[in-house]
Amino acid sequence: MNDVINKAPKKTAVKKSHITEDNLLTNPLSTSAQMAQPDASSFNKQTLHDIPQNMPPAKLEVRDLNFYYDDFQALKNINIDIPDKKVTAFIGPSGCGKSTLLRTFNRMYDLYPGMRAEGNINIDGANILDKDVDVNLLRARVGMVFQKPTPFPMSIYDNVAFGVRLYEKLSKAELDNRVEWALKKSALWPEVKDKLKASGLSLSGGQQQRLCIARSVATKPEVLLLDEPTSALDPISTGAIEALIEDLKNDYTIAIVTHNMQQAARVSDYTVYMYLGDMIEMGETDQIFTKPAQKATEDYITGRYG
Ligand SMILES: Nc1ncnc2c1ncn2[C@@H]1O[C@H](COP(=O)(O)OP(=O)(O)OP(=O)(O)O)[C@@H](O)[C@H]1O
Repeated sequence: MNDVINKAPKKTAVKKSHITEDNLLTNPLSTSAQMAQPDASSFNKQTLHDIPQNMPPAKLEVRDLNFYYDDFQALKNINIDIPDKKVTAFIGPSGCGKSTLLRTFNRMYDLYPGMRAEGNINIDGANILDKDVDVNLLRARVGMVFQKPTPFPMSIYDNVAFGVRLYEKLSKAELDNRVEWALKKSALWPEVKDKLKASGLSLSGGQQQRLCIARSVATKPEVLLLDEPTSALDPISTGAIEALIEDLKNDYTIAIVTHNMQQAARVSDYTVYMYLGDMIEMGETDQIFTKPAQKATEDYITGRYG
């Protein structure tokens, strides 16, 4: 195991210093306190002007974003900034639009008829929703890792080389180097360096997920989208991925959807709370989990509904 994994899968290893067991509002065990979900219209939603002050520069700027599955509007006028080289977590009850929002960032929805996004998502100032954007190139710049590990049925090496071969013409030696680099970046190299020709499917679930992260980082994306990346994993693998996220944010802008609020508190710098397609509140993770501005956010993270 290398340093990244050894950095400790333990909860305390990556937890924010001023979120403690005492002041963290989250109490996922308090199901007895559950109550009916509130009507979204009663929330005092943040406006564009309420985007937290003193934010680092934005990598993605989401402006007046609406998203539709045929006639159903799943995202309603979303305005947020996703800070560069930070981790931003998206939380909220099932069906609130977290995954939908994440998938707009690399236009994953383009694969399906009947889905459409309106508004602007600017990456480095250019709107990725423009018709003439090369979507394949966009997906190389904005990599995505899904909930269930999805290695391709090919060798570990070929899994990592797959995207690189699509977008770049590298020599054999250069490609070897890139594969090694990506596997090291994903904290998987020590475990697989002697079996690069083995099938990606022969790895454990946690290793497969790190392989998928290696596949994403191999094309050197600028943004990494993680859609519930640990929900299918055991606690040790989850800890390894969380430590990895902490390490990766030095180089990448990371957006993560998670159902696990302790995980959001541990790994993210900023948290976005969503409800019924609306962005209710965004703030520094410490603030959202200890002193949210919205009652609705507090009710959610204390387990009163969800
Ligand atoms: N392919 C689809 N066709 C039609 N409606 C969809 C589709 N995918 C999602 N939706 C709807 O869009 C809304 C947002 O779904 P989304 O999956 O983004 O929510 P989520 O917050 O990620 O939920 P979960 O936490 O359960 O994954 C929901 O009402 C959902 O039913």
